[in-house]
Parts: sequence; structure tokens; C-alpha cells
Amino acid sequence: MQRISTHTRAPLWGKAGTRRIEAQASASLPPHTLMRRAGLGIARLAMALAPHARHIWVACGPGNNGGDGFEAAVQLQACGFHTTVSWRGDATALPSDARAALTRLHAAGLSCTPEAPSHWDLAIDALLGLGSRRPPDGHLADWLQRMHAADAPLLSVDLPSGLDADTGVGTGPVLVSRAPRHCLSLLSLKPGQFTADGRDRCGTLWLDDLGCAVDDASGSADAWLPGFAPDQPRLHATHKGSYGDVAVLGGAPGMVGAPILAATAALHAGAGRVFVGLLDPAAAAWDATAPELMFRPHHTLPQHGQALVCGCGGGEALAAMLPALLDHAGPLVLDADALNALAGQDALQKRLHQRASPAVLTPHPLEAARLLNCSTAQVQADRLAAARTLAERMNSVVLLKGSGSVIASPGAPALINPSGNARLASAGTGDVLAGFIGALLAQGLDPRSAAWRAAWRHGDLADRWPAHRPLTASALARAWPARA
Ligand SMILES: NC(=O)C1=CN([C@@H]2O[C@H](COP(=O)(O)OP(=O)(O)OC[C@H]3O[C@@H](n4cnc5c(N)ncnc54)[C@H](OP(=O)(O)O)[C@@H]3O)[C@@H](O)[C@H]2O)[C@H](O)CC1
Ligand SMILES: [K+]
Repeated sequence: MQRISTHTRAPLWGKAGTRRIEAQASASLPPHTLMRRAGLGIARLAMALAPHARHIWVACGPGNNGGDGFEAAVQLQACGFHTTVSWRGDATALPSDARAALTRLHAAGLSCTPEAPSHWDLAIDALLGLGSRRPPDGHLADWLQRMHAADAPLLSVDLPSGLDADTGVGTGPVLVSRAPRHCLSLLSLKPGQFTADGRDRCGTLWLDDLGCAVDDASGSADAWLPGFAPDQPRLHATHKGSYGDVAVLGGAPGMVGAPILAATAALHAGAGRVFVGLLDPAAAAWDATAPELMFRPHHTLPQHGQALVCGCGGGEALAAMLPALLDHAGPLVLDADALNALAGQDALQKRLHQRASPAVLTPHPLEAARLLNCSTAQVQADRLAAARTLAERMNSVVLLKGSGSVIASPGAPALINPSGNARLASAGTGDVLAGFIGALLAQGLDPRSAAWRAAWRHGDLADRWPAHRPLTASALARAWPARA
């Protein structure tokens, strides 16, 4: 069993892929082995999470997820925990593995009750897993509501009930709670655990591969957790020219802060030199808080060899500049108003498509919806699919922001960034991310690596941010850790 962290590099499989893994694994094992292993894994984790629990509530559903719960209850009872198993249904309607587990439960002297207990020290949600097909209702919804409202820790089996393994879209009750939440994923990690509602619903994630470790030799994974890549050490005999130039274009009247944030972030993320071209003619041509930034007339940027970050607070004036920029700029990040200018403009999108080196696009869900000509809800309903479609359509690396940012690139597996938290939900943090990506492009990283490493670092900084210190974009822009 493995605790999943932001450093974990691992393949992610959705429903179909996990079912394939399960079928292959169970074909070579005696009947019911996987479910027994699942029960053992759940019980072990439950005991580790709540060693002093006196009363454990196992809520079981109508499929094999419920069967995992029955197996876990047998183990917990055997270890001396007072265990209540709540289950309603017809035993003959259970799938065969779950039916066998129910028989074992009865043989162990346990019986099921059709009601929830009044008190518990740890709840185990074994209501629905991969087979969840519609919002839980009736007694399933009632039991979920009780588990989420309680102060006791909650351990979800495989998936929090109602969470879609492919998309991370959650249905059914979930309340903001201070009680610890854990999820023990079985056989595989799933994309839906890391994006959309997945992070909130899962809490701390664990993986038990049930002794069937699968590699991804065939490249069939639906997405990947990228893992952690430290910054490259620097040679002593280098200079500012060794680490590339970034040019930042944006800053229409009233929005000058955005490019300054991106430029500051690029500087702190290690770019050798950073230039700024502001679109507001009345803006000051230097920034006393960041005297390293070099301000230039916007029409002179980017100069040859500079990585361009374009769009931050750019306003509508950017649209007229985009054709030339798309044709001639080298490494390129398009953010905010540059993305809005692209939306619905087939000619611009064609230019983007024809670029020799893919640009990095950093839409939030609303910007992605504009580019895809659909609603934000449709983007959020399947973030992986939306990012992949955009990446193919624009021949670009697309970093779809939000909880569990998705990084999709043409011809490469999609990545889901696991770092970050809701403290990043404040103005300007997107500009900082664009600046980080620009700095990594300037230092020679390919667009996909620059995008995921920047997203990972951006999230990791937020994860490590001191609780008592406000997380503002300008502080974040200066927080890239010093190289060893
Ligand atoms: N088989 C094994 O060896 C192992 C299985 N594992 C665990 O199994 C689940 C997947 O099991 P599955 O039976 O396919 O699916 P579920 O348990 O999630 O539920 C399916 C049943 O639930 C009904 N359903 C679906 N949605 C709802 C809802 N909202 N309300 C009520 N009922 C619902 C569904 O009924 P349908 O009418 O829709 O067909 C099914 O009856 C997996 O997640 C693991 O936990 C382990 O991997 C170990 C090995
Ligand atoms: K569950």
C-alpha cells in the first residue's frame, strides 16, 4: 500500500482501463482473491488511521464495492473492533464476488443492519465505486450525508461514492468538513481522483494494487501524475545569457499589474533577463519594486530568441497584434486576453496550428469554454477531454487550470497536476503561472515539460505556504525556491 503524494509519478486509469486490469488480474487468481485482498487492505488502513476506534461503521452498497466493505468488516471484527455493517438489499441480486463476501460475513458471525448506527469513530464508505452511474439517492444518499456531516474520519473504498472515476465529477452529498477524509484506491489510481471534485472528495489518497502491480508498457493509461522533477543544477561558468530572455506583453489601461506579476515570476523562476512591453501608453516605464525588469515599447517585443508571455491583462488591443506574434514569436505562452482574442477566430487558430514549436495555452475553464465554443459546465464535466480536444485543435500544449490542472499535448499522454490548493484562488496567481512557464521555456525546456513543471511548482509553493502568511500573487511571484 502506498500513500500518494504530489511527488508520486504514476499512470491513471479510468473505468474501462481499471476493469481491464481487474479482469486480467482475476483471470490468474483463485476466485474472490482480489476482493479478499481489498478487504484486508481496507481493514489495515482503517486500523492505522483510527487505532483507538471502538466502533467502526461500514456502509455497503449494491455492487462489488459493497463486497469490499463486507470483507473489510470480517477483518475488523476479527481484530476486535466493534463493527456495524449497514446494507439493504437482496443477496441474490449481488454480483458473485460480493455475494461470496456476504456469505463470509455471515459465517464470521456478523449480520447486516438496514439502518445507520447513531455513533461511530470511523466510517467506511463502501456504497459505490466504479459502477456508480447516477446520483446516489434514497438510503445511499442518507448514509453518505451522515458520514460527511459527522466529526469522525471517513475512509472511502476505491472511490468516494458518487465520484466519477473518469472525470472527477461528483454527485450526491458532500459537505465541507474538518474531519479527516481518506480514500483507498484499489488496483489503479483514477483520473477522477485528481481533478474537478476529486481532490475535495478523496482527501488523502492511498493505493493498494492488490498484488497486481501494472506497468504501462502498452501506453494505455488515460493520464499520468507527473511526479517531481528538481531544478537542474547550474554550472558555475555561466552568465545571464545562459538562462534565456523572457518578454512579457500585456497590461492594457487598468491592468498593468498583470504583466508585472508575470515578469516578476519569470525573473524569480530563473530567467536570465526579463523585458516588459506594456500596452497602456500612460504606464510608468519602470517598476521601483522590481528594478531588474526592463521596460521596452511593446511593439519592439519580442526580440529574437526571447520566450514570449502574451496576454496578461492585455485587453482587446492584443487581437490586432496576435497574427504577427503567432507567426514570428519563438517559445510562446498565451494567457488570458490572448486566449480570448483567439476564441472564434479561425484564421488565428490556423496560424497557431501551423507553428513549428507548439505554444503553451493556459486557459481557465471559462477561457477554455470560449475556445471550444461550449459552456464552462461542459468543460468541467470532462476536463481531460476538454484539454485534449483543445490541444489537438490548436496543436498546442494546453494547461487547463482549476482543481487538478490538466496538461494536454498533441501526441503525448495527458498529465494531471496534483499540487496546489484553494489559497491560489485569488487575482494574479494565473499571471504568476504564465511567468513561471515563460522562464522555463527561456531556459530551454520543451513546452510540455515547462507547463507541467511550472504548474507543479506553483501548486507546491501554495501547499508549503505558511498558514499565517497571506498568499498573494506578488508574494507567490517571488517565492520560487533558490537553487542549491
Ligand atoms: N470484483 C472484484 O473482484 C473486485 C471489485 N472491486 C470493487 O468493485 C467495485 C466495482 O464494482 P461494481 O459492482 O462494478 O460497481 P459498484 O459496486 O460501484 O456498484 C454497482 C451497483 O451499484 C448500482 N448503482 C450504480 N449507481 C447507483 C446509484 N446512484 N444508486 C443506487 N445504485 C447504484 C448499480 O446498479 P445499476 O442498476 O446501475 O446497474 C450496480 O448494482 C470497485 O469500485 C471496487 O471497489 C475491487 O477492486 C476488488 C476486486
Ligand atoms: K465507495
